[in-house]
Amino acid sequence: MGSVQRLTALILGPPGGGKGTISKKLLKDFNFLHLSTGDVLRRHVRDQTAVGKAAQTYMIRGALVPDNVIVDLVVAELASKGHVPRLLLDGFPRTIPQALALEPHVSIDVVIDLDIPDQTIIERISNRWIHAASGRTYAYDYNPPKQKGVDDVTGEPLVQREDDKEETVKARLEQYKQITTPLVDHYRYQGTLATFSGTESDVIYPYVKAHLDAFLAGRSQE
Ligand SMILES: Nc1nc2c(ncn2[C@@H]2O[C@H](COP(=O)(O)OP(=O)(O)O)[C@@H](O)[C@H]2O)c(=O)[nH]1
Ligand SMILES: Nc1ncnc2c1ncn2[C@@H]1O[C@H](COP(=O)(O)OP(=O)(O)O)[C@@H](O)[C@H]1O
Repeated sequence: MGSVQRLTALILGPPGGGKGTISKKLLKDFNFLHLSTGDVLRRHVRDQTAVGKAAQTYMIRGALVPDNVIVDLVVAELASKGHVPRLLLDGFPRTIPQALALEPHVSIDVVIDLDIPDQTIIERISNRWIHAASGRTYAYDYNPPKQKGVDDVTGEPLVQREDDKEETVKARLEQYKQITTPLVDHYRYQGTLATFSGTESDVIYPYVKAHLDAFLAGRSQE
């Protein structure tokens, strides 16, 4: 069996833009290890670790957790995973300092940028229900749970995220535009950015898949 072609991808997008939804499809097609900083942070908050206690004061306001905290967390997570030929970074880096701090550890091959209209974001977030322990997300108009109100796998109750309240979503959207948009420009200049615009994940996904397939095919010619 030939060795797996290495691929590190980063998925960026506004809150509720479909990062988790598209990541879930990418995991199946490309056998990625999925590292979602939102999920890792929510685990720390649930376990009330020192990092969780520090992070929750920012998360509840829709503010970003300080760069140094999140960088240490990701570097530790990556160290604990050892060699990862297929890595999908979801929601990190999301600031320029984070991207610069990551560079010595991981070089990103492809940046997937989801360009989703604000109105779509607001509608989706109000419909988002999650199974907190696993991070699985549901929406009654898009991917409803098999049984109303409970997680498909565990049967545990679904909840809405504390930071999915409308006023907090607006703060997160503002944060995204002010702080992550410069990072999108940084990757555009680097030539690794691929932007996908739209309002439906199922329409966007085939283009994301085709882009990654083309990248891998191009690399195998090298
Ligand atoms: N109606 C609709 N909902 C979607 C679509 N894609 C994702 N969602 C839902 O919108 C919410 C946000 O998606 P999610 O993947 O969690 O976004 P993230 O915050 O960027 O990870 C979730 O409840 C998803 O189930 C879509 O194409 N249409
Ligand atoms: N890379 C990061 N840098 C700083 N804070 C982060 C980062 N990733 C996640 N967070 C914190 O966790 C919260 C939830 O993140 P996430 O689940 O990715 O939600 P969203 O996609 O809606 O921004 C963010 O609002 C922020 O407070």
